[in-house]
Parts: sequence; C-alpha cells; structure tokens
Amino acid sequence: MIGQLRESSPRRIGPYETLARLGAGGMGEVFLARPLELAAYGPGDLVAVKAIRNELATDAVFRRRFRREAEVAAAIRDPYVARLVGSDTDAEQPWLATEYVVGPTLAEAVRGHGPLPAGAVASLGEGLARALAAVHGAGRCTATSSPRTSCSPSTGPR
Ligand SMILES: Nc1ncnc2c1ncn2[C@@H]1O[C@H](COP(=O)(O)OP(=O)(O)OP(=O)(O)O)[C@@H](O)[C@H]1O
Repeated sequence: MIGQLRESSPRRIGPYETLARLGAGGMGEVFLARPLELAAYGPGDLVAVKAIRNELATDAVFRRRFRREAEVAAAIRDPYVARLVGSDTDAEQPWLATEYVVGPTLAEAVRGHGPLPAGAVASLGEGLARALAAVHGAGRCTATSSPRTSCSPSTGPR
C-alpha cells in the first residue's frame, strides 16, 4: 500500500524526489519517487528507491553485500523482474532504484478479494519461478570466479 512520507523520510535520494512510502524490508525503507529533472519525467519514470538503514550503511560487510546485490540486479534483463534503473552503493546512505511496479501486494489482494483462483496461483508461481531463475542466472554470471563469456543469464540455474 502506498503510504504518506513521514517527518523523518528523506525528500531527496540521489537524483530522485520522494513522493510516498511504499514499505520497508530488512535493509531499509522503499519510497515511490520521480526524477528531480522534471523535463525528463514521464509517467513510466516512477521508480521505487530503496534507502539503506543508517546502522547498515556503516557496516563494511553489509556494504560489500549491497554492492554485489546492485551488480547482480544490473545484470538482470527479464520481464518478470523489476529493472534496476540506478544505484549509488558508495553514498553516505546507499540506495538503489528499480522500476515502480504498479498494483497491490499479494497480501493486499488476498485481504481485499479473498483467496486467488487456482489459475492465478499457477501463473503467479510460474512468474516467481522465472524471476528466481533470472536472478540466479545473473548471480552466476557476475560471480568473480565465473568468466562472463561462458555465461548466459537467460538460461537460469543448472
Ligand atoms: N519496485 C517496486 N515497486 C513497487 N513496490 C515496491 C517495489 N520494491 C519494493 N516495493 C514495496 O516495498 C516493500 C518493501 O520492499 P523491500 O525490497 O524492502 O522488501 P524485502 O525484500 O522484504 O526487503 P529486503 O530486501 O531489505 O530484505 C515491498 O513489500 C513492496 O510493497
């Protein structure tokens, strides 16, 4: 659910202006945002920016993991995975931005309309499996030990 910005919410993250709060996870908060350069702004330019919590931002081990996450995300090209559109893993408060995915969360859909029909569950499962395969494939291809030339992200895990 899209929530209002809080008093403590950042108004600006990297090249983006925050508009609303989308949620929070283990790493930090996620904001709906748009590019500050309004001339370049179109409806498809809305992004979800994940801003990393301060405690984690000062943790060197976490920073390394987050850099790796951004590197893997940048390598993914798949219709089932929100595309990475920008990141700054070296910023004081690191962030990464992905395409904004419109629509309710699964929990909101079930709360509002009850259990999904079997066909919808099947296609959701298929989409999740495809997305996971794409993420695993990209992880293999960006691993330092695996030469990029022998790797095809779209083939997924073997
Ligand atoms: N690209 C996006 N488009 C729309 N909503 C998003 C997007 N990314 C995240 N959200 C919203 O923000 C919430 C938190 O996302 P986040 O990625 O932080 O969750 P997480 O995977 O549980 O966290 P973490 O990776 O930090 O453990 C999601 O549940 C979702 O509602």
